[in-house]
Amino acid sequence: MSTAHAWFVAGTDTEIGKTFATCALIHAARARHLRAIGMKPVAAGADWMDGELINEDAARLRAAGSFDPGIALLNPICLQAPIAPHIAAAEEGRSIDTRLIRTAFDMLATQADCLFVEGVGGFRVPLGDDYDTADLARDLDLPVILVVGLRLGCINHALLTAEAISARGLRLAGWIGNQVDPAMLRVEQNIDALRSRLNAPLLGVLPRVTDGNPATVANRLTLPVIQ
Ligand SMILES: Nc1ncnc2c1ncn2[C@@H]1O[C@H](COP(=O)(O)OP(=O)(O)OP(=O)(O)O)[C@@H](O)[C@H]1O
Ligand SMILES: C[C@H](N)[C@H](N)CCCCCC(=O)O
Ligand SMILES: [Mg+2]
Repeated sequence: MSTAHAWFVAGTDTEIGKTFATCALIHAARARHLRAIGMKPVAAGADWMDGELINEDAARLRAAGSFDPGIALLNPICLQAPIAPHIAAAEEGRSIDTRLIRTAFDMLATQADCLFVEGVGGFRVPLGDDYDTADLARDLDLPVILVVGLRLGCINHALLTAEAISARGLRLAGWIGNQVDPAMLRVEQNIDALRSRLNAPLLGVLPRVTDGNPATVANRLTLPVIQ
């Protein structure tokens, strides 16, 4: 049974456009006639909708995908408070079950050509006492796509994250610059600084779009080389 080409989508911080960029990647893959979906293994921040606890990222990933795999597989761990997930889990009296994540991932991987797995927050977010999102990316053995929120300070965040990715023995497959701050000064020079220091291809730069629709900028992206 064929399994999907899968990547872990990490970000330089929370709220810097991981979901936006992941949706754009999904649309870019679909434009190449690939069956593409996203996964949000762990989400923090959700509301009850029609009897289901729905996280906004998971809903956006579901809407972007070639098909709906069902929210239970797309987002196996959904925590209600919009806070650090290990704190939200403790407050709910539960642990974050990594076996459930693995099972959901393995099932999704049989259903698509491309699977983009979005982290939560930055690259090293605790998921328990001695486990974090970097460990999850390593356990899933995925190459990493780094979304850099282009704002002052992003060079440091991006280079530190690249070091952490390498320290986990993971491959940085590419990076995306996302223009979260329209007032950022010297954007091109910052992108050049990252190009010369990140040992991975720039997959594209996503402009800030007024309607927030990632499909309109998917054509700015190239997909990482499938190895
Ligand atoms: N290039 C862009 N153009 C327009 N809106 C954007 C862009 N990038 C991000 N946004 C918006 O900024 C907000 C934060 O982006 P997003 O939800 O993708 O961040 P995130 O890194 O996935 O956050 P989290 O860590 O919570 O998962 C969202 O409302 C998103 O739609
Ligand atoms: C709620 C927020 N939007 C994210 N989903 C969770 C971000 C966790 C960040 C943890 C930390 O690094 O301090
Ligand atoms: Mg997100």
